[in-house]
This record gives sequence, structure tokens and C-alpha cells, in this order.
Amino acid sequence: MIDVKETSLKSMLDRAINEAKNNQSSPLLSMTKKIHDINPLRFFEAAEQLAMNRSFWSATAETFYIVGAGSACDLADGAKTIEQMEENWQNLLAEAIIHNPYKTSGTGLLTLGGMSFDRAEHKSERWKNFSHLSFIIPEFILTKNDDSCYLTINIRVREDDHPGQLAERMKRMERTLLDSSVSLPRALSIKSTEDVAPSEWKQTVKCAADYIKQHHADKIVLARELQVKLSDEAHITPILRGLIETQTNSYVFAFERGEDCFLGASPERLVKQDKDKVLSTCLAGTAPRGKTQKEDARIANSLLHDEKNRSEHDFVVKMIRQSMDHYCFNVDVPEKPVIYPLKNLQHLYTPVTATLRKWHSIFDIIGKLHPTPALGGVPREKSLAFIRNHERLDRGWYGAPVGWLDSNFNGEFAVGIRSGLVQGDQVSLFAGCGIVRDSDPEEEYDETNIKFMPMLSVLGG
Ligand SMILES: C=C(O[C@@H]1C=C(C(=O)O)C=C[C@H]1O)C(=O)O
Ligand SMILES: [Mg+2]
Repeated sequence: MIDVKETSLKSMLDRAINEAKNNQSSPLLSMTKKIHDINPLRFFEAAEQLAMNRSFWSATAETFYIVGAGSACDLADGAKTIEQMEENWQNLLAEAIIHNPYKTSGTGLLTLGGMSFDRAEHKSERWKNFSHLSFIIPEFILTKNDDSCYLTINIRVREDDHPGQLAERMKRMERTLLDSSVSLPRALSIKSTEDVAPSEWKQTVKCAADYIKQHHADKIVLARELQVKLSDEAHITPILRGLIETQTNSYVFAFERGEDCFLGASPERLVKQDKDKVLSTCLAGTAPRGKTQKEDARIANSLLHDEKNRSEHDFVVKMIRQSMDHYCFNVDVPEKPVIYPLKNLQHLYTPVTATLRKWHSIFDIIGKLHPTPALGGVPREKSLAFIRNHERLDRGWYGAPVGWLDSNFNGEFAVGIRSGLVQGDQVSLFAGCGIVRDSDPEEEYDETNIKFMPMLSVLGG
């Protein structure tokens, strides 16, 4: 990695093109600067006008946004596993020419992306635009952290590139992306919804509960789908705005691939890395919110003491603790869960903190954790086999890690739940729940219905 102090795009390009010629390589040039305050949703919308594929990430508990536009490269090209992708990342970093004078996490050279829930599963037509593994380094990245905004430009430089022309092209695109007069499209409304095979799903829940009672497994997470037809082709920006405004304590994300977009507002952090500090979250066990404060407190209290929900939760805690022990020391896990309140429901929540051992990365942790028993089950292989054989859904990127990481060992990944796949005027929403021995199909069905609410309400339902 070459850390550069000079700042003009043209002189950086001259330098990078020289490197490319001398080494017969195509290094990535990454330049970051501070810019005036800009609404991340306007930047996101402006990228649509340039017909660029977009990535969006926001942690709504903080004022933190990363918006990516275009693609300088996909790290997962030619990689079948997370390990191979990490190797691509390391090779790219080794050659990269970076100018980023800021220490803020999420600025500078970074990558955003996700993966399929089950990379062993055959990909259906519906997810054709979403590779099993895909992490893009956007051409333009807007990072907003509290009141500070940063713009990063990433260019894959080739030896026959013309520095002057390239600099002009990037500047023109930058002007369009930062144009604050871009108007935000209006929200749409829902024309109809269709619950996909509800009675078959309840039957599968019963089958899973029986399988568990026969001691073949301890927990199996089953998901189902709700098809939504919109009044017109979906605009992504108003959906994201709705999610940001309504879903506190969540990660609002969107990943466009071709004409399709996978998006959602997940409350579930898989892992956050801040140098050698890592944080994971056990989130499982669910109840609705109460209509009054008193009712809400009563529901929270019974959730905390409910045996069935505690067992759903405890499987996750046990597994995450063991997995973190693998790559970390100082693993700290509180004895009991607390309540994690969301707009439409509340969960049992246990945070896990740890220190990452030298030579290990966030990719190692993702590879070890996914799928946790919050989305797969216990034991892992048996529950995955059950899901493959019985669930009628191709989960695609639903339930899998989505997030970002930068070149300074910071990053954050959520589990892609409370989410949907937008394809034109059609949205497929996904929701699942943890089946244990005492699960009742009707109750689990009701639980998935509340999990559809965050997405449904911003789509206009
Ligand atoms: C599978 C989902 O959520 C998971 C299942 C939960 C449960 O069954 O109680 C709670 C949170 C998540 O771990 C989903 O939202 O789709
Ligand atoms: Mg549950």
C-alpha cells in the first residue's frame, strides 16, 4: 500500500498510470477529501441518474452512512470462498495508491457487499443478478459521520489511460453526484400482497418441531415469503428514507445488482470491527410491542422469562461465544439477555465483546459465525440440511451477512433480515423464526407477520 500525501487528482493519476506501466499492473487509486454537508439519500438518488449500481449502509442508532456509486471492481471476481476473496482484498491493498488523511472509520478505500445465505444451494432465476459472493469497491463513496462528510473516489488505473481525460470524467460525475438540487421521488403504494403457501409453511414448522422432539436437532430457523405488487416500478430512495425514519436501532441497507435491489432494515449485528476490538450480537426470541407503556413492560418482562424464547436465544449465545473464542481473547458475554426494543417488536439481546487475535480478520469471524443459530439452527449441518430439504424458498441474500469494511481494519456486518428483493414493481419480502421443540405453527406464523411490518409499512401497506 502506498500512502500518498499529494492531493490533485490529475497528479495522482499521472503517478498511478506510471506505476501501471512500470509494474504492468492495474493499481487502484483511492482519494478521499472532506466535502460540504450532503444528504446521503440525495447522493444515492443522483447516482441513479448516472445509471450507476448503488450500495447503501446506515446505522440508525448513530448518524452514520456509507453510500457507494458505481463499481471500480468486485473483490469476489474469481473467488469462490470468503478466504479467496480476502486474498483478493489483500492483493489489491498491497498495490493500491491511497490518499486518505482522515482517521474516521468508514472513510477511504472500502468495500461493501454480501453473500448468499447458503452458498451450497443452487441459485434460482429470481436471484440471478446476485452472485453467491459479491463485494464492490464503488467508484464514488460518500461517508457521513455525525456532521462530517467525506467523498472517496476509486479508480482502477490502466497503463493506456489518459490522465487528463480520466480526471475530467471523474469530476463531471462528481458534480452530478453532489448536486443538491436533485429531487427525491415520491413513495409508492401497494396494489396487492400474496402470502406464499402459508398452510404448507405451517406444516413445515410442525414437521421441524417434530424432528426436534425426536432429538434429531435442537433448533431450526424457517423462513417464508410475502409477495408484494406495487402501483408502479419501485424507487429505492423513498423506501430507504422510510426505513431510516421508522426503524431506530437498525442497519438500513441496499445493494443493487443490475435492475434488482436487495434492501432492508436489520436489527441484527453479526460483527463490528474497530481495529482489534470486535463486537457481536445475539438476537433471538421475539414478542410484539405493547400499545401502552404498561402493556409493553409486561410483554417485555414475560419475554425475558419465557422458556421457549430463552431457549431460542441461548442456542445463539452458546454458539457465538464458542466461535468468538476461536479468533479472539477477552471474550465477554453477559449472563442474561436484555430487551432490544424496535418499532414493531422486541427481541432478547446479548452483546458479545472481544479482542481479535493478531493475524485474524473480520472475514475469519464472518466465515465462522455464519449462519448463527439465529438464522440456521443447531446443530448447524443438520438444520441446514432440513432447510434445504423442506423450505420452499431460495433465500438468496436474505439471512446472510451484508456490510462493509475499510482498509484500516474497521467494518461492520449485519444479518440481512427484515428485508426484501425489489424487482421492478414486484417485491419479495422474507421473514423467518426460530423453531424449537415447543414451537406452535400458528404462533410462529404470527411472529413472521410482525417481522414483515417494517418493510410493508414503508412500501405503503
Ligand atoms: C429470522 C429472522 O429473525 C431471527 C429470528 C428471531 C426469532 O425467531 O425470535 C429473532 C431475531 C432473528 O434472530 C427474521 O427476521 O427473518
Ligand atoms: Mg422466535
